Amino acid sequence: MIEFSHVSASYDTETPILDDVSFTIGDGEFVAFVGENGAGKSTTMRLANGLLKPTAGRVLIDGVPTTELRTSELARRVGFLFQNPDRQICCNTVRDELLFGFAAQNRETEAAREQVDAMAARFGLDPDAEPYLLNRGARQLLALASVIVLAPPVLLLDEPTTGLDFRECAKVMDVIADMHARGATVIMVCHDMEVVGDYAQRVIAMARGGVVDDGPAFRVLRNRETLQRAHLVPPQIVDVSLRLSQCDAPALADTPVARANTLDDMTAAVIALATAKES
Ligand SMILES: Nc1ncnc2c1ncn2[C@@H]1O[C@H](COP(=O)(O)OP(=O)(O)OP(=O)(O)O)[C@@H](O)[C@H]1O
Repeated sequence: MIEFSHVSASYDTETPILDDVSFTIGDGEFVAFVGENGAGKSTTMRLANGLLKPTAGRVLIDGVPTTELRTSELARRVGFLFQNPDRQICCNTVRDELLFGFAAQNRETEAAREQVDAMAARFGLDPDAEPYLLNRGARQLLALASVIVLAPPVLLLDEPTTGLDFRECAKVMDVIADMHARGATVIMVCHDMEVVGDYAQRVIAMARGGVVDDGPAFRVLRNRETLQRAHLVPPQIVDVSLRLSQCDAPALADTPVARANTLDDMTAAVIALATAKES
């Protein structure tokens, strides 16, 4: 469990970046932080993994303040993917990069080596390749693989799909969804509302260093005031159904097409509408 209790933070003492932020994320949740650039999402991630300490309030991991947890203990509980993979990659081969976390935790066993090779294969990475010769998408995959291979109970992912093409994005999100299905808590910052709508169960919307909305994903993504305050464009199906819910045609405005959140919802609603009209 990760708990923010009245947390404020700044990088220098002059400029407050977060102001009085509170939320609790339970074990096994899949949460997306959304909001415009500079809203404070990455700062929230840095506080959640103890890289940054609050100037006021407390950040607790499983009930223990991050200020009281040793770095090794934080790393064991929380895996962190930086926004820029090049801040994370430091070894000369993909294999060594994937082994790095095991070595840091004194877990560099034969089983770990097998897990590393399996993870490289799963992400389509050559274990002998040099990380800095990989393209941006492959470096992002490597950085994510090096976090996931350690199977931490909490995954903190700062924009895991940035710089990836459609196929790579789908691969990465499938792996993250699989980790979640196996019990991991997933907390990600994401600017892609289609990805947020497809995967997150809960959305926390931020603006100007504070939380403006927090709740079930589509409750937040359909809230016009939230969308405006956090400068968000909802997933396309939500956008269409929100427009239909406001249109002048009562035959549409009050039907499931105007409440659809996903492509499946929308397809089923349109078919039901057409079938009802025919009969
Ligand atoms: N290392 C730093 N030193 C000083 N100010 C910083 C630092 N990192 C971020 N900031 C400032 O803190 C504010 C919040 O930044 P943060 O990166 O948390 O926002 P964000 O919501 O993650 O934005 P983005 O979506 O662009 O990553 C911004 O005004 C930013 O300029």
